[in-house]
Amino acid sequence: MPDTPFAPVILGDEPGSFPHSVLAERHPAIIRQVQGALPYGPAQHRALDELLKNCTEGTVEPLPADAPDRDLWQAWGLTAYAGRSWYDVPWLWSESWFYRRLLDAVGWFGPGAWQGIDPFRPFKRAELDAPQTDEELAALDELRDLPEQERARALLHGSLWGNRADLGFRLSAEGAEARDPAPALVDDDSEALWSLLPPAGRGTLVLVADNAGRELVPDLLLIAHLLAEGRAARAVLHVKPHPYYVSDATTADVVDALHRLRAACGAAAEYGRVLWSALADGRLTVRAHPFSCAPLPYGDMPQDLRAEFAAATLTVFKGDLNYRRLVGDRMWPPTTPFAEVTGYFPGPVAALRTLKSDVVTGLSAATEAALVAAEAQRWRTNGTHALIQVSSDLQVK
Ligand SMILES: O=P(O)(O)OC[C@H]1O[C@](O)(CO)[C@@H](O)[C@@H]1O
Repeated sequence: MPDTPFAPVILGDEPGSFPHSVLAERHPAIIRQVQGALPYGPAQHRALDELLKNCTEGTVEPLPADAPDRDLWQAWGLTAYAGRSWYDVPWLWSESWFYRRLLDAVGWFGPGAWQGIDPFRPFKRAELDAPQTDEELAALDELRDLPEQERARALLHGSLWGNRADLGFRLSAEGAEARDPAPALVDDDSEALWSLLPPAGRGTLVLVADNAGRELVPDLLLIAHLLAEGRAARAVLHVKPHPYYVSDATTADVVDALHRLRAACGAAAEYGRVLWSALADGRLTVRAHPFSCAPLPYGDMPQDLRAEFAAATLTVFKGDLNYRRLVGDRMWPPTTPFAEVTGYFPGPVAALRTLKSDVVTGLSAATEAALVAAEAQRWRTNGTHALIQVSSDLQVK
């Protein structure tokens, strides 16, 4: 990437900045919410209280020798960052470390009765069971008679805007959802995306999922449509191997979402059947690669994952966190070309993301200027703008 400008890695060390507020305010709020959501015992409460103190005032501590993922974390930067303030290491790293430590505190890694109990499950379930989910599923019936292209477009936008508000936002920013959404796409490469997934295509779609619940459901609907209409012969859904960033989807969340679809009526149930049978015959597979929860950009991905992405017709990254990891969690000038920062990626790649952090690339100078004129820098983080970006040789702009 010879022409790519230098862009500093984002840290959380600047009071008043968005990353600082996540470390100093959002993480403590998440701990308190988790403490109230499950009937934890005294040891778990103590461990969570200690984590609250450590993550706001303390330093990164080494993992015990018997931690199951100690070697991974050492390789992912723990050796270098142990002993440093959470605010002075890359923000992406600090956030990941927070969720790793939170799982420890509630007994996720076991042994013991709480092993494998997702501390965020009550929030994810509440969202999946909410009446809004029923409304969204019922609305699918209205798509039935539309031409395929229009249905495909509607489902793509459902998946895109499903990322608008994740549970981490809602747990710590009451009222954020009430803000008027400005449903403006700041970049739209959807034509390029569709050219990679033509009708009667024989390709493999990889979708790297983000949140469970009301984001995962539309992601699954999009996959069902692409398989049923022959725009993809196979699909692979990457989820997280353990609970992460409050709402990120795990295999258990995929199972919950599929049950929700199967229990629905009308078109939603039909999509559910398509997915169920695609899983049964291997056209759809679910993957939970350890790197999906790594505190690193995808530029550092391991060889096996690189080979998997290289073999795909298109890899779609959903959501803000995946975007940060795809382009690198850096303060890029917003006009830095998306294709340039994803030049390392081994195949065609797309991002479907609502903007919820400072990182952004691929904007035109005019779009950036219009956003700044209307909102100063708030458009970067308030979750009311979205983008569809694609990098491939076939790109049509
Ligand atoms: O669910 P998403 O779209 O990945 O968004 C999660 C987002 O939450 C934050 O980490 C802040 O906690 C964002 O900056 C982050 O990228």
